[in-house]
Amino acid sequence: MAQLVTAKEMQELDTYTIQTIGISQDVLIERAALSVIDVIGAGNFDLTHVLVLAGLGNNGADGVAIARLLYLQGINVTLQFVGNVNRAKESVKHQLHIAEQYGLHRAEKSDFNNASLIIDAIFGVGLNKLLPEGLQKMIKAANHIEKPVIAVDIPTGIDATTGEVRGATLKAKKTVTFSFNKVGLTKGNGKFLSGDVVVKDIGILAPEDFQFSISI
Ligand SMILES: NC(=O)C1=CN([C@@H]2O[C@H](COP(=O)(O)OP(=O)(O)OC[C@H]3O[C@@H](n4cnc5c(N)ncnc54)[C@H](O)[C@@H]3O)[C@@H](O)[C@H]2O)[C@@H](O)CC1
Ligand SMILES: [K+]
Repeated sequence: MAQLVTAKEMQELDTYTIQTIGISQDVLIERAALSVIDVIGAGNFDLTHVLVLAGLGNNGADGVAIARLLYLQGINVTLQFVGNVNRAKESVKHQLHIAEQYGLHRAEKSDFNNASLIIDAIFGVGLNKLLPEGLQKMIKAANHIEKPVIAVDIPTGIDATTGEVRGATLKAKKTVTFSFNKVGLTKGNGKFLSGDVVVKDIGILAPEDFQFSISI
């Protein structure tokens, strides 16, 4: 039996794993990034120029770690932040510091036209309102160009609980979702805009008495 989680349940499980089990957030981010690297490696993707779009929360932190790991494999990667990195969570700043020590710096500007593959790490399960208008426009333009996109955890713009589109969604060819599938990837627009969904375990654990709202 597989369990599906809502955004709130996933956040509870992340917190339980970090605070009670004691696995650090850095380890989870590294495992999340490595699982996406596995999927990229196993797929038939054109890696001529990978564009990683990173947001300001933990989904963005995963993206920065993915960009670093690709860069260290000798892949031509551009790391582009969506939003002002000065306002990013500490996890993102920390990942950026690490990436820079290895020689990967963020780009000031990027062009979808030059990308052979886009990694979407803008928003994950933390999305809780409509995407900012500027981002909606950017996403609509990116969808128009029809580059292959791998979504990190969930396509940006999809509500992890309902599957609704919050303004716009970067349409994915594949979604690598962490430890538990998300309800929002199985219904509504979320089901159609997330491409092939691959669940990769990164070590998130549920307490024995955890009440999942949905099991299939
Ligand atoms: N919690 C953890 O420690 C882990 C989280 N992971 C990743 O982190 C993601 C969740 O990270 P976060 O909870 O930081 O959230 P996100 O990175 O999804 O979003 C960032 C923050 O933006 C704000 N926000 C939400 N909707 C917005 C909107 N429409 N416009 C502007 N700001 C908005 C919220 O404060 C949210 O926390 C997961 O999807 C997964 O990819 C993984 O790295 C595993 C470990
Ligand atoms: K994402």
